[in-house]
This record gives sequence, C-alpha cells and structure tokens, in this order.
Amino acid sequence: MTFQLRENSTFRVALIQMQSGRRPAANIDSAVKLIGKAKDRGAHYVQTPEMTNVMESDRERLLALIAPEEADPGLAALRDTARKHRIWLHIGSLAVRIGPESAANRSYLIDPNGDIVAFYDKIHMFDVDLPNGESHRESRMFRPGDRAVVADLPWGRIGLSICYDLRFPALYRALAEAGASFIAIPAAFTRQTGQAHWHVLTRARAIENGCYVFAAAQGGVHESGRETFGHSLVVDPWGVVIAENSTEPGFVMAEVDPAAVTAARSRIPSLQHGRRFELVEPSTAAVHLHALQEAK
Ligand SMILES: O=C(O)CNC(=O)[C@H](CS)NC(=O)CCC(=O)C(=O)O
Repeated sequence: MTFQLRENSTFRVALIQMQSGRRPAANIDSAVKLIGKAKDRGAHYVQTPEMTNVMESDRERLLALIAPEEADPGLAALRDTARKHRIWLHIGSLAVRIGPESAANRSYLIDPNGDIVAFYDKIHMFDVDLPNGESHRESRMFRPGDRAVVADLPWGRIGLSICYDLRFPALYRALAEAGASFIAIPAAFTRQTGQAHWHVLTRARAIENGCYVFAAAQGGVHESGRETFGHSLVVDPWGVVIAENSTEPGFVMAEVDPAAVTAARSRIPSLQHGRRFELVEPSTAAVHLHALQEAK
C-alpha cells in the first residue's frame, strides 16, 4: 500500500514520555498503553523516547536482556500497535543486539501498516564525566552508527537523530539540506545537563534549520538509579515550544503545520545563506598582515 502525500495538511504529533526500567516487557507494555491513549486523542504520528525498551547501564546485564531485532518481542509488539491504530510510530530507540557481544542504540520509523520504513543508529556516543560525579561510557554499550538518515512522512520529510546527537549541529544542517522539515530527537538527557541545555539546544536546532523538532524524553528516577530530565518537547520552526511535558511519564500533543516550515524559512532564509567563507588560519593571516604592515 502507498500513502498519499499530504504535504499541505496539518497533523497531530504525540510524544510519549517514559521512565523505562530494567524489564523490557514492562516498558513495552507501558509504551503500548500510552500510544493507545495518544491514538484515542487523535494522534497521527507518535514518538517514543530513547531506550524505550530498557534503561540498564551495566553492559553484561544489558546484553543478557536484549535480542536481535528479528527476534525482539518489543519491536514486534510496537509494529502491531502501529498497524492496529493505523498510525506512524517512531520508536525513539531500542537497545538491540547486533552481534554476540555488541548492541546498537537504534530508532525505527514504522508506517501504519506496521512496516519499518527507516532505522537509524545513534552516531555520537555519550562518554562523559559530569561535575556531579555522574559518568557515562555509552561506547562500551553500543556500536555507533555512521549514517545520517532522512525518511518521508505523508506530511514531509523527517530527519532522524538521538539524544546526545543534539550537541552536533552539523548533523542537523545535513538533515535540513537533505530536505527535512521535521527533526526527531528522542532522548534520555541527564537531569543536570537537561536543566542547563535541553531547551536552548532543541530550540536552536529548530530555529537555525527552520524545522519542527519532535523530542520525546525519558524522565524521572529509573530502576537503574539514573535520573533523567523529561520535558518532552515539540518546538515549531520559529523556535516556540508548542508542547511540553513535566518530568512524569505520560504524553503531550501538538498540531503541526508543514506550512510553518516554509513560512519560517521565507522570513529568515538562513539555510540559503550558509557556507560563504573560507577559513583563515594563523599562517595565512600572517601573510595578509605582513602586506598591510609593508604598505604603511
Ligand atoms: O544508557 C542508557 O540506558 C540510555 N542512553 C542514554 O541515556 C544516553 C546515553 S548514556 N544518554 C544521552 O545521550 C544523554 C545526553 C545528555 O544528557 C547530554 O548531552 O547532556
């Protein structure tokens, strides 16, 4: 079956906020219930957060809990859910096994038939030591991706990313240049860094690319002991936050108008004004300065 392009019609986006624990079956069950509620409220596109299926920071325990995608019961249940509700379902990410000793942090875009139309492996790994003593070594858990991905929704193109990717603006510029009107940033930001940076960075990505940002988040204190920031957000292409959750599980909805993308980009055509420079390194600068000195 094909889907007619309805580039000019508005649609309803729902962001599912979760507090995923260590048991994949329970997490998927919570996600499926919230997706059903969002559907009842008229959602057409539903996004779940990063690590929808499990939040576990011990590598061995994580590997023991997850399956290859073709055998993952969570992925199968979510595909059924998309088909049952006839919605576009964007699984912000699942931990999936991609080898005997390796896993990917992978998001999936699923169409209303339950078919996977795109997947994306998180590119930038969150390997940090924060001032509060919290430290993360995501690269020990997951093999990073190296492909930026865009996919087509009936209402326009969407660019895929996950969480810490948010801090790498060149990725979003590439997605916008590839025709994205919408950018997905499902996340599990830490409480500390989220408080400091989450709103600024999501709004900046929306403004500088003239895109909607859809960012479903993990929030609250998880079974693993981790604490995440929550505040799932929809940001419009002018940088206005048009839907926002608190720190608790649930969902938020927003009406999204693709025409707002065109309007923002015609007001400020910065996408067309980019890359007009060459870099002047100190050695080159010295040559110019020398010429100036001689001239006086
Ligand atoms: O490990 C898991 O269980 C799930 N994955 C995550 O929570 C990921 C990697 S640790 N979190 C982030 O990327 C947070 C980024 C962030 O907080 C920032 O950029 O400030």
